[in-house]
Amino acid sequence: MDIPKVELHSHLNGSIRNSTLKDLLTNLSVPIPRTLQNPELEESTRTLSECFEIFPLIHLAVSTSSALRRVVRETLSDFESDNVIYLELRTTPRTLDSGSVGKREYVDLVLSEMKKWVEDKGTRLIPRLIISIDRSRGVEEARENMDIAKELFKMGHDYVVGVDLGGNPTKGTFKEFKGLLEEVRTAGMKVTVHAGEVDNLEEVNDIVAFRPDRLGHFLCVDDGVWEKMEREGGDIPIEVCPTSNVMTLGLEGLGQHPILERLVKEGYPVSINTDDAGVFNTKQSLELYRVAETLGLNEYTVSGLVWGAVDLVFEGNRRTRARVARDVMKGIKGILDKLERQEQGGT
Ligand SMILES: CNc1ncnc2c1ncn2[C@@H]1O[C@H](COP(=O)(O)O)[C@@H](O)[C@H]1O
Repeated sequence: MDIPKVELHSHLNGSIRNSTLKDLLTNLSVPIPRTLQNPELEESTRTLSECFEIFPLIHLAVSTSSALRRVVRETLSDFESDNVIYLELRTTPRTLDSGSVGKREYVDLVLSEMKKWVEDKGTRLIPRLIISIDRSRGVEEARENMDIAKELFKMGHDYVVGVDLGGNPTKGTFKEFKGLLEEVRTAGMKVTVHAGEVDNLEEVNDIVAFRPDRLGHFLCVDDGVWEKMEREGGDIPIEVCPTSNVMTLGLEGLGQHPILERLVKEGYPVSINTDDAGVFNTKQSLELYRVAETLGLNEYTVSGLVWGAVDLVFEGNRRTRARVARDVMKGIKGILDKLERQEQGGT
């Protein structure tokens, strides 16, 4: 799908190129694990627990300012090459350079590298930042992250658009972080929450009751959850990450995805995303292609999916939103023109 696209669920460090990860680990003299050596294994083995074994390794590799800068630049370039024109990257602040770079500096570094990349490239890609909480790291760390987010947001930083609750879903509870998320929401920030990655209906119901602006994944849900959502305010947009979902749920293919077909057929507000483009060896156009192939969608319907996601961006600036909508619309018009020409040629 070469039309201009928006990407709304993408973890910065999870987007690291495999080649860069190997390179950084080699420089640190850290042995390269088997799953990173064989490209076939790279694609086939990423269960949820394996993912959460890979992230510490990525964090070890990306433990210096220069490595982080490199990952930011390469990630933006990769999305740009895939014709993504609006990208909400998310990341969890952490310390770098053996502790001499603090969490706030980590975020500043990401932001300044994004800005510099945009200025150097003169690109039409609009990158934005969502600041994450890693639920496995406790409330104190989460508070630090949310304080950074609020401070940047209050300063009017144009790149910082929202916050996220993510991390290993088998660790921690949503309830622990609810108060903090309430606070950032009151401060005016948008909130997205990973929900239902593992079977925990009680937690999914708590998250739905909180009514975040968007939900990530939303896989292990039952009819009661949908009914509750309907009763208590209606659809909450869902960030679907097809390949990631197939792998972490251990499905045989996307045809087994628990909610994808229903969401697309019902015209539910969804966005299709990569999650961790490096870890899952993917890109957005591939994700859209896989969705189209599985559900038998034509280019016209897939364009509709891309168009629908434009509505779900966290960007607060009206003009920027209009620019994204215009660029996506132009791309869709190109597809419609092409389909029309094909039809005319065929008659
Ligand atoms: C597979 N689905 C997922 N579910 C939940 N959290 C995930 C995730 N994929 C990534 N992360 C979160 O993002 C971090 C890596 O990027 P950053 O260091 O923040 O840039 C992981 O450590 C995890 O906390």
